Amino acid sequence: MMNIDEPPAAEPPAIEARDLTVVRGPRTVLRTLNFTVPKGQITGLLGPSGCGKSTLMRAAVGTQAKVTGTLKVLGQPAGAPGLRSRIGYVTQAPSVYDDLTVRQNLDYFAAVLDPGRGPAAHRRHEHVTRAIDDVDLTSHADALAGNLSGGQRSRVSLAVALLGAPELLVLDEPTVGLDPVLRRDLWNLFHSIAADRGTTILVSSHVMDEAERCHRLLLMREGELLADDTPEALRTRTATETVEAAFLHLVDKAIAASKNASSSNTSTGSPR
Ligand SMILES: Nc1ncnc2c1ncn2[C@@H]1O[C@H](COP(=O)(O)OP(=O)(O)OP(=O)(O)O)[C@@H](O)[C@H]1O
Repeated sequence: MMNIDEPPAAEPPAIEARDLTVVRGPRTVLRTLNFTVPKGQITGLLGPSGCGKSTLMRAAVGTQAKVTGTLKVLGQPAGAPGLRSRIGYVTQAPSVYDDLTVRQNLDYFAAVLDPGRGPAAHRRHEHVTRAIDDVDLTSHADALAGNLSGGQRSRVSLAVALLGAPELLVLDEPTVGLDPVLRRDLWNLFHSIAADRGTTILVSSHVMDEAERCHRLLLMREGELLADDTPEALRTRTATETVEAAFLHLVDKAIAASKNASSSNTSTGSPR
């Protein structure tokens, strides 16, 4: 179990959701969520596969349709054009060009973000070199992306997201499929990015032991929020030893509450 000192959260939140609801196809996949994501901290979005983590992230970065309620990101409505350069988003599918090297991939995206010759080219070179170093791929900078392992390709995507020095990083299951050493190294990187650059990180996972590495947690199940708290407060509140046990406790409580609600509806059912 890990205890992480929580930095002060006096500033307005990086993300603020009020009654956030999202409909996808015939289903309501997020139901009236209310939560905040504090600035400069790592907030973990955890819950089982299909509970709505990616949908919530897509809503935050402005790529999700049929979003209702209020969703403010860095003080603006989610999806506002002014937010584009302030958010880095890494999806589950690494978005890199296989026929380019790691450095060429980064050069390409850097040129889109910061076009021009002279000083811009110099700046780009520095940013690209730093981003490759951040994700520990310097020794593979000249390797074709198509020849990299899955974990290395994910790290190229992360490097792309780091290029513009975003204020908010949204990472959709960045450690899935990685070995324990790489997972630990990535989490150390997330912590140094948050601590040294003041970047806010919203990171999803369905691996509960990763919850212990976050400053705050949003625990989700079936499109609803079970908890919005620190790992320590969650463990204390549920009298459990781990976040996984706390999560299971909250799931059981939610199931019991919905059973009670449906049995009292049946017993007080409206007359026919
Ligand atoms: N294009 C779509 N049309 C209709 N429903 C969708 C679509 N994409 C996802 N869903 C549904 O929305 C719900 C939430 O999906 P989402 O991808 O947000 O979950 P998740 O928690 O990120 O899952 P995972 O951990 O497996 O990535 C799921 O029930 C899924 O079936």
